[in-house]
Amino acid sequence: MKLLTAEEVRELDRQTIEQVGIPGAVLMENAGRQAVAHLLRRFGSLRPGPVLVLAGKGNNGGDGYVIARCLLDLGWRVRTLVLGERQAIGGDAGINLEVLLKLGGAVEFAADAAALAEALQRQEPPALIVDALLGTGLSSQVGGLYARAVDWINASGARVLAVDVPSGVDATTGRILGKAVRADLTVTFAAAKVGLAVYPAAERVGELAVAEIGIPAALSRALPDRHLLVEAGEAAALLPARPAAGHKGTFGHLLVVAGSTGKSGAAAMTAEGALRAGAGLVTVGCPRSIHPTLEVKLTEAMTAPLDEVDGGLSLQAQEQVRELWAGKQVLAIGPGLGLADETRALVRHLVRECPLPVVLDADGLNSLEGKPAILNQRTAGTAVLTPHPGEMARLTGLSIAEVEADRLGVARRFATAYGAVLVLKGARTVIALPDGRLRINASGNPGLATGGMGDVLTGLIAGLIAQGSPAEEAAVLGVFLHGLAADRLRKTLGEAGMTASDLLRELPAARRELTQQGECNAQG
Ligand SMILES: NC(=O)C1=CN([C@@H]2O[C@H](COP(=O)(O)OP(=O)(O)OC[C@H]3O[C@@H](n4cnc5c(N)ncnc54)[C@H](O)[C@@H]3O)[C@@H](O)[C@H]2O)[C@H](O)CC1
Ligand SMILES: [K+]
Repeated sequence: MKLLTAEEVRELDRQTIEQVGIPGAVLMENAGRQAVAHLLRRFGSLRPGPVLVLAGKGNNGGDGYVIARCLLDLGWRVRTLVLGERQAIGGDAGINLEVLLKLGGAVEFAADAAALAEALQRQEPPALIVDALLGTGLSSQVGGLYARAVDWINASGARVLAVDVPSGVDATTGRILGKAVRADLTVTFAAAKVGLAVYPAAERVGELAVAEIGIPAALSRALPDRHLLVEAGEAAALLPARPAAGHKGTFGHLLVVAGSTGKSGAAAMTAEGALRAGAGLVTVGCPRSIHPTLEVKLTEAMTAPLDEVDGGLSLQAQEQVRELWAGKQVLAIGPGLGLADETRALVRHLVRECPLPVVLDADGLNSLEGKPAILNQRTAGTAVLTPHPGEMARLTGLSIAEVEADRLGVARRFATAYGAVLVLKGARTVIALPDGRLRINASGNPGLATGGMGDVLTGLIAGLIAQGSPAEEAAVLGVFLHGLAADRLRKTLGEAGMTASDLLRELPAARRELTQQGECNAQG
């Protein structure tokens, strides 16, 4: 699903009104009527109300007046409370306010705290609140009257329909500007907003309905797909082909360089993740001291002992790795490698020199701490990095709080600066592409927050590249499949106690489900 920023939506609005000539009042009428259609679908059992429409002073409020009028026509009991003076409401919103008044709509105006408190206190407790306070015009911290209204809505116990955006949510970044409405249903217009797809806003949205309001499809299509929400449809389109005559060589051979004393499991789960992704062959290069252990842990994957110091790989291993990567399609490096200085120096050397696509994770990422520019020295093959917020903080020198406060911007800036695919893990994992486009993953759940899940993802992404998927597509598809497997497991195991080994076993079925989804989509 294409996602738009507040700015892109405003531009669509402007083009539609000024270039195409569809009046804004028509868009507002369509928006209000579409919102009512979803209101009746979702809250029809609350008929005839009472409904309270809380309207701000802009066009979000304008949608609210159209909603109030439509509900009146349908026999609902609806009152409207405007946060501002009547004469302050102009434009298309003003037109609809006057129409609502002419039709006898119950409208009150509260322009200061005392008037608002008195008006709210006097209200018959509404069964349903329509939040038409603020939409894509939000431009500062929510305070004053609006803050009181948001608090009152959230404490009311009523069901809440948010018009376009839950008030207080930044439609572009997903940040909450001070405070925000918690909605049961958000009816958003023209396109889903980027900010509604990411946290913390995503937990304020409730059910999200995207309503078409008359923006010409040609204008929407003309917008670049800078932001995409990856759901089953988008992911299924990325599945690599599985030719019937395929053999092990068809599905690629990848090299995993991972593991250290006490962390052989990371190497094993990465290798198994690649096999479960459908890779043909997997070879694991690991420190000599854990090689016998991995020989026991791994059956299908081949293993190769590498030179080490203190239980971690040594610089001497670089020649051995070079020999091993000959004839491979991709290198996955980092899981459980440990942080010995020599190991970190080795990783930096291999990342700089490896002519294959590289998937870099965990301790491998930490080897680039303060030195991400090594990625610019690579001469072939795309690098895919899969940091969690802590690893991203070390990679960028930002704090974890700074990373989490601007996940989209931090991921995009890194990907474009270093020409890499940057997978910033977390709730709604962000995949930033080297050209600056962002993909936001819709699958997954907190069951993934347990050791080893990252190793599986690294193997999964590398395994897809081994099968011929371009690195960008492998990252997007791998993240979605990883989350889909967790969503399937949630149904059988619940969220707590799901392990990476459970996920490994679930991956083939997740891929089959997605393949079937893709076949359905292809048949239309
Ligand atoms: N194509 C579409 O999607 C259409 C959307 N419509 C609706 O229009 C709003 C956007 O309307 P706009 O007038 O630009 O802004 P808002 O109504 O969201 O905000 C009103 C006004 O509030 C002021 N403001 C900003 N931040 C704050 C704050 N923190 N506290 C108080 N006041 C604030 C600022 O002056 C804003 O201008 C969109 O969301 C849709 O609901 C059209 O109806 C149809 C086409
Ligand atoms: K709103």
